Amino acid sequence: MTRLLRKAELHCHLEGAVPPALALAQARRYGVATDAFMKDGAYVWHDFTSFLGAYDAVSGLFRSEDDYALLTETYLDDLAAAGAIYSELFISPDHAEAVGVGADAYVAGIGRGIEAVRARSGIECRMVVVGLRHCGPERVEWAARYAAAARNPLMTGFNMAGEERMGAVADFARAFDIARDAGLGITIHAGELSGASSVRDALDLIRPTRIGHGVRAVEDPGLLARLADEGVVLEVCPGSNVALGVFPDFPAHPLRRLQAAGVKVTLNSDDPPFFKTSLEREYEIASRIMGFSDEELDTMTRTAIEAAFVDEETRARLLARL
Ligand SMILES: Nc1ncnc2[nH]cnc12
Ligand SMILES: [Zn+2]
Repeated sequence: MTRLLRKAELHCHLEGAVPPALALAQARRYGVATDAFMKDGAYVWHDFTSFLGAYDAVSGLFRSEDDYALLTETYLDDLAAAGAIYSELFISPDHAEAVGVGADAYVAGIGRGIEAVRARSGIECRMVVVGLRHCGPERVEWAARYAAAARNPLMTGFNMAGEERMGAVADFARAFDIARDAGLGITIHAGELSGASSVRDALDLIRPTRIGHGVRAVEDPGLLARLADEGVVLEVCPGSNVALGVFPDFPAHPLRRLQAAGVKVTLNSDDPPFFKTSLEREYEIASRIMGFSDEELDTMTRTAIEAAFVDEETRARLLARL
């Protein structure tokens, strides 16, 4: 039973965390038809491309600063109730611009949500700005420049998500340089839809302290040794990997092999309602199906806090709560 364990999450996309009931309420408010991406109260998609389509459609239901404050509060209230003391939310200023909210109002709404939930539950949260790979290097650089210029104490990291099979990692190195030079923490999606070579490219060209997913590093023992040696932390999302068919089922998932190879691993929900999961369920799966003990789960939570994009005083405070 993992319910009582303290938890931390490094990898959750805010627009991927919209509960279907909230999406329906927003759709009703704005007079949007939901049949193309929802059925019987659940999101509908069949592969990564259609997942991204459904994700974009749901993002389009949030159109104001208040909408984003509501979404942030809804997710963080649930996460705190499940025992989480820390959360990093991946945010996409690109989505905000696409729906006409504007990145500043978007970030202001999310910031309000973070502060409201922290005041009532104590959960700490930071924003990690995400550039979308399928939008190309120029848009990703725009996102990096936006994050670098913001100087917002709640916005502490930079990431790239989206269609991993598009473009070469090298094309995005400049965006990450901009973010790193501004003092932001660096993580990148790799080794999810593409194989071990994408993880190698990320390490060589981006020099992240963390990798989103990274699970297909398991295809290359030399790479596993390198990840362990360099202490790079993997943001592992088993429910997402199984839902997207990266691995056929949980017993086949490599979380145990990664951990046994000495790689630092953490548990995350990615886009929870799209993958019928939650952070709590990820801990339960790791416990019941993968056989991790409570001590091993606590180690993953500690790893997440140690790798969090926070100042050292906040990190010490969070570690003291474990
Ligand atoms: N699992 C995932 N991989 C890449 N980009 C994403 N954006 C939202 N979820 C994602
Ligand atoms: Zn992700």
